[in-house]
Amino acid sequence: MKKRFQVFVPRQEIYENFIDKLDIRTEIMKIKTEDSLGYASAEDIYSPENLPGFDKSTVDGYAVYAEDTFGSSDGNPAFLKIVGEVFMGEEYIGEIKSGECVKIPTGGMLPKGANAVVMVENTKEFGKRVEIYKSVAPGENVLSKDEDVKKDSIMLNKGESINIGHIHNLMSLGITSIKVYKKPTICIIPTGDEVVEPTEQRIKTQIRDGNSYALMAWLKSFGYEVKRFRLIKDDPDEFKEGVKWGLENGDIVVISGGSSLGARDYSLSTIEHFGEVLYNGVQVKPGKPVIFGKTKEKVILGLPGNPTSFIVSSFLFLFPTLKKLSGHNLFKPEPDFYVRITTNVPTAQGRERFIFVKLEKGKYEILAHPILGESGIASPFRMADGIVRIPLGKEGLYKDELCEFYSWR
Ligand SMILES: Nc1nc2c(c(=O)[nH]1)N[C@H]1C(S)=C(S)[C@@H](COP(=O)(O)OP(=O)(O)OC[C@H]3O[C@@H](n4cnc5c(N)ncnc54)[C@H](O)[C@@H]3O)O[C@H]1N2
Ligand code: MOO
Repeated sequence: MKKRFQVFVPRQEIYENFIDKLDIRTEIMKIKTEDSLGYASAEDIYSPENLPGFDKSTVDGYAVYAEDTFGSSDGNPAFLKIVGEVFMGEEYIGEIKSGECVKIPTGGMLPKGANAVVMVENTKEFGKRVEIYKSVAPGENVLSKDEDVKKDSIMLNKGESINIGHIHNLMSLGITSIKVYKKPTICIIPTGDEVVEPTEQRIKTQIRDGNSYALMAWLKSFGYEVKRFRLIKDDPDEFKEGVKWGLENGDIVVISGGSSLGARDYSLSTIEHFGEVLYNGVQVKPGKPVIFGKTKEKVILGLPGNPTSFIVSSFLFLFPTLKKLSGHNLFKPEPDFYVRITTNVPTAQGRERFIFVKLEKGKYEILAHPILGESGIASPFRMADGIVRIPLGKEGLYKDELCEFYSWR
């Protein structure tokens, strides 16, 4: 077996000096705002107008001068003259004066002169007059004209991930198309002399390819386009053929397996053949032998073949790389919340450790039950809700300790 000198780097080093420094971005395209969920904006967008754009009643009732209602109660109602009615989508012609009011529906535009709305259930109508049983403060039950969005305020920053709130505001502002970065196309190359297609009969020493199919399904769930090369043998020419195809057909090439130090592990030499290897190995368990390479225009990742390592390194490194490539400012995985671990989990020092966990709702907090297992099995991924982190340099987790939880979903 060949021995190569390897420097294992902390995860942060990869984020700061590989992913964040990537100078490659997918192309910019203009799409319908309604289809933009999850994309990174390729432009800063400012509001061309105020929202809602007019002072708007938030209740059904009577638009009044608030001052006219002061001191009113069930036993001492205020009496106001009804001088008209506001209709939905229409502006009231005229201006109300002290002692007057106008009927108004929820969502109606406040008439000139009014500064509050009394809810209909706090009133009683007598022909052209109404008794007010409850006072309202100026501004009460009214949404001011720029309370939702102020004209010229920033709605969406370049590189910001578009959420449904953005879509709501932008559509309300009449901004129906938007420039975004295209989602990257991922080319996956499953490798291994012992790996066969799931449709095949296998002999004792063979395993079926779970990695590439699981990853494809996962990536597609985020709207990424994924292409899979055929299964290749541990053969340098086949590796070259696969990576060449990947570079021609996608934005990023992912090799499953062959990233370690075995004599038949060809990921490193193949990536070196086509481009530059920037990092080879991270201080992370599972997922130590990850190779980070790039050509002028494309990224190539060599991910370990062990199922758990493959999945965890996809989560920690592939997904962040995809986000960066497609213009997202925020790309690093962040913990969703803290959970309380339910057993001791010892770990060897020298590698940041991630443990699969199943969550349970405790009385006051979320409990995390570890699902332990070797990197060579996939079942923890099936059973888990996510992973918890044991920081680099920490010897493990003690039962009942709080730790960071990262969700898969
Ligand atoms: N001498 C050393 N040996 C190993 C080291 C090391 O540092 N020194 N690191 C170990 C670690 S950690 C890992 S993780 C593995 C990663 O190995 P490779 O990336 O080279 O992966 P393979 O050898 O190709 O496969 C490992 C394992 O995974 C199975 N596999 C491969 N492809 C698939 C697939 N598509 N679906 C399901 N399972 C797959 C394969 O059969 C192997 O059992 O290296 C350690 N060794
Ligand atoms: O890092 Mo390997 O991924 O421990 O099994």
